[in-house]
Amino acid sequence: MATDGCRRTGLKWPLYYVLFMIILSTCTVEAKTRYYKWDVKYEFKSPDCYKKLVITINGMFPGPTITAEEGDTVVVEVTNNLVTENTAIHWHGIRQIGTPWADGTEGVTQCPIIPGDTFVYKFVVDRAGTYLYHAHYGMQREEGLNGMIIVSVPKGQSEPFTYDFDRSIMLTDWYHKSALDHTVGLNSNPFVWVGEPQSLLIQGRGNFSCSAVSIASEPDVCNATRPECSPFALTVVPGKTYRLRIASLTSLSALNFEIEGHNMTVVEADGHFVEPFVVKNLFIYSGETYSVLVKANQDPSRNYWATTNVVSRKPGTPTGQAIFNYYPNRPEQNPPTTPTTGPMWNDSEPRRAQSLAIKAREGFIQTPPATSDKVIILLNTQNKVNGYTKWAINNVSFTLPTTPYLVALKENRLRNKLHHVFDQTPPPTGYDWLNYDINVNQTNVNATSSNGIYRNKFNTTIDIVLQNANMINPNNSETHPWHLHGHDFWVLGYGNGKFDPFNDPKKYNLVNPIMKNTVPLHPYGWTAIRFRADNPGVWLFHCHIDAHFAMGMGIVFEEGIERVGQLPNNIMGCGLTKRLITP
Ligand SMILES: O=C1O[C@H]([C@@H](O)CO)C(O)=C1O
Repeated sequence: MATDGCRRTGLKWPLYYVLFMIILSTCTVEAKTRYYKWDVKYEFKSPDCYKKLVITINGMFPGPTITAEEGDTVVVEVTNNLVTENTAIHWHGIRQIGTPWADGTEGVTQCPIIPGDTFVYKFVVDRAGTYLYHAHYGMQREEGLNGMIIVSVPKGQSEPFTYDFDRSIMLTDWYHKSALDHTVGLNSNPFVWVGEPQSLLIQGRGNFSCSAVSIASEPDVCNATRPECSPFALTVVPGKTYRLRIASLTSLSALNFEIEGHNMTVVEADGHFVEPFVVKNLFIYSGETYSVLVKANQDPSRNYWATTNVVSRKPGTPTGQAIFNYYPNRPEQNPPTTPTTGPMWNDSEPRRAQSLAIKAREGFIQTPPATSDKVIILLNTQNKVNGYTKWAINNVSFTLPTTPYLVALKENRLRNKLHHVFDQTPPPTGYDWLNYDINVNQTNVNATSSNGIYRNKFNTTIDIVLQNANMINPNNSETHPWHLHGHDFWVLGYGNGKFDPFNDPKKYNLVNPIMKNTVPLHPYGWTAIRFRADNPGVWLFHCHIDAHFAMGMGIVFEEGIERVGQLPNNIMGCGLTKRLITP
């Protein structure tokens, strides 16, 4: 029979076979596995001159950069040495196709990694670009567990722009109080808000003014002469072009980033090529990454300031400063000018304009489906639940279950007890559109809380419209960066005011929308996105402001759970109990 089959296909069979073997051999030769072994612990550090506990990875803050090539497998063996705290690490922007259990989202895709335990994350980085990693356990991210993932294009392929050097800058905001202190405040009645951060860090370095603290009792607590808090210097060779990968993992702040006297050409956003455009100020929200090209084409006899400033909230934080150092000037030589202070914090127009300017690059456009199967409108409001201050989506404030959704939905023994694990009522897909006035504080501030989820039919197309509104207090609406796990989405449009479901979709950009994983929702505005529910798993979609997610600003999607492969035991418990869990 076998020879029959051969005879029927004749000569074609060996030809296909040879081609297949060639493809197979190129794949297996090219794709590598990159191993990392991480010791995650607290250490006393002074990133902005003020001494406090910081989470480090192998002693580093920010953590080590993961570098890989498209198609590689990344294996990270994380040992939690935080002593009294759980952890979990999310690989932000990596879609985890086929490995939804490696998304690192505590309560959604895994149980937390308890102190002393080791957890192995293994996933494929399937698309070149600039990505991030960070803690996804409560508000732990603000303690410093963060870093970058840089995935290069496969050998032999080129990018649609050229540069001489590739450099990275991580932007974060920094608090002197702990995440635990913040969490307790947010969960108290009366509510204690986290307030504005004490400093902005550029590549882990800030400049808090020590004279602002009373240090009489502990003279060592703030010391401006520590080399650890001298400004980060990016050394450039005159005449050369730099690709700067700029990332933000702030816990609260929307930022402007600027290099004095230099224009930046935006070429990449969240791992997708952008139709190039030039900016003096780059606005960047928590969870976003950009690549910009900068040419060192100014007077080389001096250095320049690279600065970051808070926008969208009334700043209470000094300018973050780094030095754009022209070789061979000394990197610590301050520029002769005063650091730039950025655009007006409350002028949202240039920020909206940047959002609208970001389009997919010609030649790299992934056309979205022309229509969607489902539209979900998400009204973002600040509310009260039993007297506690929360954020709610369509009047439902999100809470995490103690059993991860992925395990609850997949494991047979839990499936018939699902009602004990999470609320089986799906959250609302809209709000009282006719009557709700987004411009004033709501008449009834009360909301409910739930851990219910949206279950999407596999392979359908989903539209999400994020709708912003006034907060509890009058005359205020904030910017919220929304991040989707497990997917990239098309950004179809932004608008001011209340989204009109009858007319606004006619204005969607279906020609060259950028694909992203994090998108801003501007004050009193709306943002429309579209994605394909084609990645089996359970995926969080949430505001990337730490405090806002902790206050309930998020939702969860499930799709294709029946197609998820067998779950690894390591997401299901602690220590050796994981071995007792067999399917
Ligand atoms: O969630 C928030 O709460 C405060 C404020 O609205 C109440 O203090 C604030 O600025 C937020 O972003």
